[in-house]
Amino acid sequence: MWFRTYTHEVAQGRDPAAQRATCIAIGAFDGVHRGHKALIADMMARARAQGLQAAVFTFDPLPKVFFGAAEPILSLQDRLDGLHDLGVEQVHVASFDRAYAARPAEAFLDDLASIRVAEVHVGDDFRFGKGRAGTPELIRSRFRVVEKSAVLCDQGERISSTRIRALFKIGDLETARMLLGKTRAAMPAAHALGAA
Ligand SMILES: Cc1cc2nc3c(=O)[nH]c(=O)nc-3n(C[C@H](O)[C@H](O)[C@H](O)COP(=O)(O)O)c2cc1C
Ligand SMILES: Nc1ncnc2c1ncn2[C@@H]1O[C@H](COP(=O)(O)OP(=O)(O)OP(=O)(O)O)[C@@H](O)[C@H]1O
Repeated sequence: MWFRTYTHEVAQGRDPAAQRATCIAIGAFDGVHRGHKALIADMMARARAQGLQAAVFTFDPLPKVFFGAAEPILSLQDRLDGLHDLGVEQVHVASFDRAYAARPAEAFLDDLASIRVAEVHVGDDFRFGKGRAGTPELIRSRFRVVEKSAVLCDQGERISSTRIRALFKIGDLETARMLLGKTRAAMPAAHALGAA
């Protein structure tokens, strides 16, 4: 099995036969920022309207952290708590390592089929699979896809974890918190001691 599943706070063994048809949002979701919250709110509304389970598929460690390109904003536990605070019923977490990163995009689509995914929600920049070859178009070959266009801040810039990490680094906590939106982690752990 390439991923584990959290239902509320408990990591549970899954019975695939008992798995309900699912509406799922996919991504790293570091910080669970305002862009993530909007994507997940749309996903949850669609899940409710269709009587589907509302779930998230994410990665630990974060792919960018695994590749040495970023420091995490939140621990996995804070990410899980943030997602559950939004009402997400189930979170699937893939252990992101060298072997996982080498899996082709099609194998990831097989994973989604194994958890009875009916509808996928991603941002329009979402990429996945070996060499980041998979696109929302490829997902559409097998699942219904809702592509979210970028959520922007009041100044018109795309909200991103990368931007928030940079704001913490320069000590602009006020703007960082504004882009995060209401969040349980007032001061994300990795930056709690301020910029080095
Ligand atoms: C099966 C699989 C393989 C991946 N392989 C790579 C990879 O080779 N290189 C890479 O930079 N990212 C890889 N990723 C990570 C994605 O590029 C991306 O970070 C992940 O899908 C989360 O999306 P997000 O960063 O938009 O949140 C892979 C993801 C999956 C699901
Ligand atoms: N501002 C945004 N508006 C709409 N969708 C978004 C936004 N930011 C991220 N998403 C989507 O949310 C999911 C998780 O995104 P991801 O974790 O890569 O966020 P990110 O802020 O782009 O991160 P990073 O800056 O580290 O690349 C993906 O499907 C992504 O396309």
